Amino acid sequence: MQTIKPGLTTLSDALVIAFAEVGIVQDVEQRPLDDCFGAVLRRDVIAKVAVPSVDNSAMDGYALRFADLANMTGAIDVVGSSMAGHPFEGTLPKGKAIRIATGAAIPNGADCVIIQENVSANENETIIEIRDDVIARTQLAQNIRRAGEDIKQGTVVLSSGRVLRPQDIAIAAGQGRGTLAVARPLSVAVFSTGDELAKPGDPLPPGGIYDSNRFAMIGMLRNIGCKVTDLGLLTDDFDVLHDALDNAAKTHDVIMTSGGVSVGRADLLKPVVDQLGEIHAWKLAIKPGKPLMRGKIGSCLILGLPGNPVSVLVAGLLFAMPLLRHMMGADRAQTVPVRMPVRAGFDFKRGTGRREWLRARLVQNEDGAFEAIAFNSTSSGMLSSMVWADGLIEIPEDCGQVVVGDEVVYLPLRGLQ
Ligand SMILES: Nc1nc2c(c(=O)[nH]1)N[C@H]1C(S)=C(S)[C@@H](COP(=O)(O)OP(=O)(O)OC[C@H]3O[C@@H](n4cnc5c(N)ncnc54)[C@H](O)[C@@H]3O)O[C@H]1N2
Ligand code: MOO
Repeated sequence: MQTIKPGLTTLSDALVIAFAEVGIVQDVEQRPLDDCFGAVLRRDVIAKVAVPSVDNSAMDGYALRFADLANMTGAIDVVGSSMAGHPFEGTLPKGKAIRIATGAAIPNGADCVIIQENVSANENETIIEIRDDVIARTQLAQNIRRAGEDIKQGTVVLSSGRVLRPQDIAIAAGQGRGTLAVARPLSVAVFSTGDELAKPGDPLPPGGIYDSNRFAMIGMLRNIGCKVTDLGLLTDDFDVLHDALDNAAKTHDVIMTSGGVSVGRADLLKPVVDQLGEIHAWKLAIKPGKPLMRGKIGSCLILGLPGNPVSVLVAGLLFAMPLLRHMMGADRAQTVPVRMPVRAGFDFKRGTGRREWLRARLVQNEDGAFEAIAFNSTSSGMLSSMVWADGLIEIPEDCGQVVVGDEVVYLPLRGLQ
């Protein structure tokens, strides 16, 4: 059975082909830690220090010898303290206790910590008493965090190819790293085309619309750590587009555009790229985003996103951003969107042949279960649908109908942006 529209490439095939063709940018830069958020790590980070570096206390309280507890009744002398950064020097004498703070080193000889809430102490905390039931409940190694229990020396704490999140940067900082080897940001030139477009801030001519797509593109690109050159709004003129592409291709890794890739007379991007370089792909079996153009001018990748505002975002998030992340060396798990099965809270009918994404929201139904509802229009001109949505519902190429209660695939937008 033919399920894919003839002449169209599926998104997954297009991604496999594009991933193989674009290659990975080899330049790696050593960047200060606090500039690494969202960057692609390009060298493994191997633990030089164990975390924690020594056995330490998980709680504020008193460190004791477990073997002493059975015979402990009445007052117990507190013979010193171990505070974070100020460990107790020496060994805990038998039958005594040491005041200890969370994170402070466990003194020699001590092998359990009893929290201070379960202990009564005199005013200057030199003598404590512990109730029998507390002693009975105490276990060996209680409230002790073992050296290396979080990270052992020599383990790979971050693998090359990871897109760095706050917790990743934090673990590198915990290893004392001041810098990380990350991918050089791709330089991406961006412009919109269309004579009907006006620049936000300028007056709107009759019948005109403001250029919103450029900001969607710039936002997506900045989110994945690209260095963006904004070339603004270009008119539908062969020579204007020719010169802009020719110049930008010499100084950028990628040029990303919106509009002018369909079949109308003013859709000039294709002929211009054809003349300056080559077109590798055009037209995917996806909705929205069908006329998505990929080409090359010299070594510069050209990505012509379709002009409809939802198409820019959907094709951008599902095709362009994964491809650019791959070029920066992100591993596959970091480039494919998160997909999760959910119940449909809507009915939907359509022709088959293209993979389609409906704008969706997760809501709780009367039974408390989560289900996805779909925006009331599938028009790719309605930008408000993307603002309304918290995710996309993916309708496979061969699926012609969804009814309430069916299992569908939900892609959270947060996982894509
Ligand atoms: N005869 C056919 N017509 C169209 C086809 C087709 O296969 N045959 N495909 C349709 C599909 S699907 C899409 S998507 C669009 C893509 O067209 P273009 O990439 O050439 O985009 P434009 O025609 O320039 O614009 C489409 C639409 O989007 C608005 N737009 C464009 N740029 C912006 C911008 N920067 N900010 C906000 N809005 C923008 C523009 O005004 C149009 O309404 O082609 C279909 N046609
Ligand atoms: O492929 Mo278009 O994006 O459906 O409007």
